[in-house]
Amino acid sequence: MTARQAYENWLKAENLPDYLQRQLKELGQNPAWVDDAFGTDINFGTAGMRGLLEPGTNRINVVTVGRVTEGLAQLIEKEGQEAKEKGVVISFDSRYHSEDFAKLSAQILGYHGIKVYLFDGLRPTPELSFAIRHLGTFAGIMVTASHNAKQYNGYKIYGADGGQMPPEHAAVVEKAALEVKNQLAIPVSPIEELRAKNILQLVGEDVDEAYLDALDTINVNHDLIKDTADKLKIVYTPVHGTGKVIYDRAFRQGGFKNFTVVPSQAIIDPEFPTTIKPNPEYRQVFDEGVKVADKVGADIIVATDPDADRLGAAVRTPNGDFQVLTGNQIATLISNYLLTNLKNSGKLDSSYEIITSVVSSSLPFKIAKSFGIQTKYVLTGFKYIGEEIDRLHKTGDGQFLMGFEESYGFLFKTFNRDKDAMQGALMFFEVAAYYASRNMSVFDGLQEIWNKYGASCEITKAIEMPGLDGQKRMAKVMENLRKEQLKEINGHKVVKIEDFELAKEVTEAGERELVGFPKSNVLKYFLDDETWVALRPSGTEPVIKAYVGTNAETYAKAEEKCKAYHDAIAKFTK
Ligand SMILES: O=P(O)(O)OC[C@H]1O[C@H](O)[C@H](O)[C@@H](O)[C@@H]1O
Repeated sequence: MTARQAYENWLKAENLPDYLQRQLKELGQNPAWVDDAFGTDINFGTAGMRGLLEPGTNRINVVTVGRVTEGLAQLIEKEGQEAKEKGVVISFDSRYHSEDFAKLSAQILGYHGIKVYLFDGLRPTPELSFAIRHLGTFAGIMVTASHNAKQYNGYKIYGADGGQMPPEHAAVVEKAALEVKNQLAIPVSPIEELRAKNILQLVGEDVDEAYLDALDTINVNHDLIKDTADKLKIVYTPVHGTGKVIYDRAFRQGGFKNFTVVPSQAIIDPEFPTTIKPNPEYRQVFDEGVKVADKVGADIIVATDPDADRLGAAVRTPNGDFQVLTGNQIATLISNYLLTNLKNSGKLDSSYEIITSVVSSSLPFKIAKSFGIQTKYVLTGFKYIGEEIDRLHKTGDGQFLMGFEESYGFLFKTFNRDKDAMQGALMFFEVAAYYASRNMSVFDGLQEIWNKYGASCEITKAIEMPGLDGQKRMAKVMENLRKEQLKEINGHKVVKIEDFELAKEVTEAGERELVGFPKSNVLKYFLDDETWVALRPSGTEPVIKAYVGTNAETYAKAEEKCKAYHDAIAKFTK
């Protein structure tokens, strides 16, 4: 079927909501839009299905959400009665139509007689991950586009272990979704009927309490917190999203009572009106927080993205302004603290493992090594960290210490299996308390680590390439790089190339198979000055990401080098 034919079918569909019909007619005036929105089927990427909130098979709307849920329902039916009784727990964030999609999913599953636990209001992604094992469900659904701009929405599916579905399972759901007949008229049951039959059950406070109990196990040195937590003045922003539901009780019970919430960003709002993108990766997200921090005299600001899985932080520098930390720097501070604390309390054990992605900083790895701890590398996507946690649990091969990604994802305890900004915030506060107990700021702490291990600088650049054309451009960039087999970057010799798509590792000694990773379109270069460079198309946004990580004696030198490398690779992504 051509894009135009698919578009015409949608126009004829009788049960599309009015707003979608209106948008269809308006946007359909533009043939390029029709090609883009109907030229392909939206698929599962790094973190589920994510796309623009518009009509179209390549977009997020009642049809694409409906068919994936129907695909999931059919799979659960095939699993049998036990799976149907275990059912599915569903949560949603503060975005436009998130609640509608959550209810639609509940109605589709309910039609099949599958038990559904639906949150009574918006809840964080990590709480959904927690709820799966807490309620013993077969799967979980989170309606969110996480940190993307307000025009987006998305849909994540979780397995019974609480982790995001790994690609092989997601592919089965996707296939089932695409095979759904009559995607424009998927049967649903009315909510009231499902509730009356007790197929649909609302959950909320009961799960919150259990999740809060679990969060209460995050902090490791309670004496330290008792002695110094009062010295910490914290500013927190939920960036108009789900963090608002849980932060107050989570922080207080952890012993961190001296916090102020950013009022303008504590309003739940799908417009995310105080931000350009509600992503704590961007400094702009902290602008409101800085104003509040200056007013109350706080030294740290933490921000969670709309579904509260990402944690960002800004810390006061000696000259009085705020520096927004990178995800890598937050992980560096926390890993150093956790390992130091384990050592000081005589609990350090070589079976601990840190799990991170191949595009994250190598400094936590260096620190861990100095404590005799292993680091395991996985591909981008917290689901792979979840998978490794599951492996550790099943094999007993090691103990999980922490998981992190440069993209502001952190996890310390495995009661949930996706990154958790509340876990991250509680741990970050404890790190701040640790430095406060030594009369240091978090900023000082970072300098101390750099003085000991060498400074490292990592910069990720996201080069926008929207639309179907953008996807082709990204593919071309990667293809050209593969052809080039770069021997040198920024005047430095490439000593190794890891190609995760072709599963090979190339060095002067020749080619070897790259084992232990699923295939993925990522290229990573290792240079003779300990720099690494990686390129990959994002799986959540229409961008190609270029990552550089450098080391030097001082941060200024590492940063200078990092920028020079970015300049050198810019020509490949033009
Ligand atoms: O680089 P991307 O494919 O856009 O993914 C960036 C990040 O997106 C989401 O937040 C995922 O949950 C993360 O695991 C991932 O690291």
